[in-house]
Amino acid sequence: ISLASQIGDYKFDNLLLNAAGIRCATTEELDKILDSDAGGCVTKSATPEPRKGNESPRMKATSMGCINSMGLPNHGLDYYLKFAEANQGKNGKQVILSIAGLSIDQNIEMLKKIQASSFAGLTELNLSCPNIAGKSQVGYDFEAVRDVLTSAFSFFKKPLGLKLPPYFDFNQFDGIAEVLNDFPVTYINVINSIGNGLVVDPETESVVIKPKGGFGGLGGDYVKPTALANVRALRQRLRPEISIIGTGGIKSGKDVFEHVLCGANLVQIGTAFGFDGTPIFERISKELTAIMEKKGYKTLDEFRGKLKTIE
Ligand SMILES: CC(C)(C)CCc1c(C(=O)O)[nH]c(=O)[nH]c1=O
Repeated sequence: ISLASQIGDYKFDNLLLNAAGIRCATTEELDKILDSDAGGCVTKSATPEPRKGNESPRMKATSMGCINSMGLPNHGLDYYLKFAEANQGKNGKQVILSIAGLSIDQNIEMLKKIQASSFAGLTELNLSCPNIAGKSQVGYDFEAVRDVLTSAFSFFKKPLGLKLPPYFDFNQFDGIAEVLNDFPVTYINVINSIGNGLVVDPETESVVIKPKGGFGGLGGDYVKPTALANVRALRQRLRPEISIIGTGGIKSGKDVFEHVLCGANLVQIGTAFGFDGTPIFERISKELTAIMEKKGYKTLDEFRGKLKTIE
């Protein structure tokens, strides 16, 4: 039984990856992921310069997942680019370099630096980045997405993936797919956290994180149905050359099986990886292998995208 998968020219001997943002901000954390059963690692989304991020408490775990407003704390692009150049492709592991500029210009600036570098792996552009003041995040402004991709692909010739926010309406699925199908995007990664949720502690009668009056992105059990819907809806709408990474609500082999049924080529684990650490990759690999064994599947291709509807 094989858990191998591929995105563009990049082979992964295991479809499991960490999700950007959790336990992946330092080279020590990234080395631990590469030393685990994961097929590769994803770096914390980088900004051009190092950032301290928001004040704590900025993340809170709950019985159903987590809420965060980290504010992009990271060591800056040069730090992760150096790590990625040194580790991409070592021991057959892929390093995905995640970037999240605080403006469209910062994203272009970082892509230019990556294009000029010796990094030969996958770059993941986080489109939950802020837009011009008063407009929604780029991922929810389809014309802004078109503008960013037009600029990016005018000079960026390396493989590019896009981390997208969750969509909730068929017109949004259609709208984002219409833009993406016009560009040589290597993959999309759906979903990022469900934005601006609110967790309340009835004991203290207070919110649980400090930034943004307690509003923050949700991950974990809260988001799995939305994540599966976005994987499925975009698989149904995007050109087959555009691969899909499924992210959201994964904490077992069963959850991975569901993401692959909806069409995922690879999956990323965030919240649950935050709870369990790198042993999760071995545990989930074993759970998924057991499910495939029971069902008589030898490879992921045999059931990828084969979700049935009720006729
Ligand atoms: C929300 C942004 C700060 C613009 C990007 C970084 C990010 C963060 C973060 O660093 O707060 N948290 C998430 O759940 N998803 C993200 O993409």
